[in-house]
Amino acid sequence: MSDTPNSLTIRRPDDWHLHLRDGAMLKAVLPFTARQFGRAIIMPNLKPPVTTVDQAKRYAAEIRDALPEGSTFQPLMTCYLTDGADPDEIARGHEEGVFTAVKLYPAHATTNSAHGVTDLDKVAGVLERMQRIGMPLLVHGEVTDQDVDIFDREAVFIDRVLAPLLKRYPELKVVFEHITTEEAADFVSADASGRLGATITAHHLVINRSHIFAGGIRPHLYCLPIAKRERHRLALRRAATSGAAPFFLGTDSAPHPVTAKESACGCAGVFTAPTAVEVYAQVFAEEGALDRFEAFASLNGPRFYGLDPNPDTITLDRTGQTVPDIVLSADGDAVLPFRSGERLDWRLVPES
Ligand SMILES: NC(=O)N[C@@H](CC(=O)O)C(=O)O
Ligand SMILES: [Zn+2]
Ligand SMILES: [Zn+2]
Repeated sequence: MSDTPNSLTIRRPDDWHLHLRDGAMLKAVLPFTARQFGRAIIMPNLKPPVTTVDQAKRYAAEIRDALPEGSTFQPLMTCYLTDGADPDEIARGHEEGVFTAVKLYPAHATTNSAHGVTDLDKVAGVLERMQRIGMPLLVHGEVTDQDVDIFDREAVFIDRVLAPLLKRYPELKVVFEHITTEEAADFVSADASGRLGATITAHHLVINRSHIFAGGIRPHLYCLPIAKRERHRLALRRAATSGAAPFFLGTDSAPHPVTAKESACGCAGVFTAPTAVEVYAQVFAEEGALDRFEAFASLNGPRFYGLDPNPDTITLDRTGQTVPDIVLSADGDAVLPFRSGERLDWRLVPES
């Protein structure tokens, strides 16, 4: 691709779906995100989950304390929705500017979701209130029925849960998180109302399900929703690189200790934070769509959330880089970055 530029400057991007964890892990992983992104939607699936305004304030303070000197990175906090959630507490958190959004995990759908919602009827009061005050609902979009094949859980979620939810709450703002299927991309594209958005991870633009089993089982590529067939990866690439308003960047970077990933029952999550923006840039370059990278990474998300884009910019160049090896936390946990040890075409130019 001879017309690919050697350098690209865009508004500073945001990460609209991020797991930072807490304690020593937070301290080890946060600098990677703060280097690239102006803001991030911080997922609340800690142990115990973030369900109250006070917990979110404490967690936000812990994140700010862990930031590198001089960083202006802003965490945008979310509330973990449970069956017993109190509409007043959630609305108060939103009014006070503590909660940007509410996160819906169907119970047992993914990592740390045991306290998630068992029946949407139980949270009807919360959803009505959120609809009224314009507070977004972020959904992990997979059904949990064990009789539904793991590769079908997202598509079935659209029919059984998401479409009825959008009908029942016609004004509710919803983000379909980390979409992995052509069905999800088509469903989001077909909604003309502007109140339905979707995040797309870097890794789902790069891997399909065969990569998880290339030459043996590769636990570091296991995440939920699990990567699907190649036709789905191609549909996600078309959606992301279209620059269309409902699609925006959300890494779902989800660090787990290597010991928890490389196990008889390895847990779900891919740690993409170290080179997320560079992996996305490479996808856009490969698709000849670098002119639409800024819309996906830096403009569509803020527009959906009713926020201004970041005022500053980042520059990437094509000197390339090798993805860092193991990242160690202060308490000795090792985390393996996505594509660790491999070459990437792009590099985020460090700030002077
Ligand atoms: N994506 C994942 O595979 N894991 C996430 C949870 C989630 O986003 O579903 C995690 O917290 O580890
Ligand atoms: Zn999820
Ligand atoms: Zn996630």
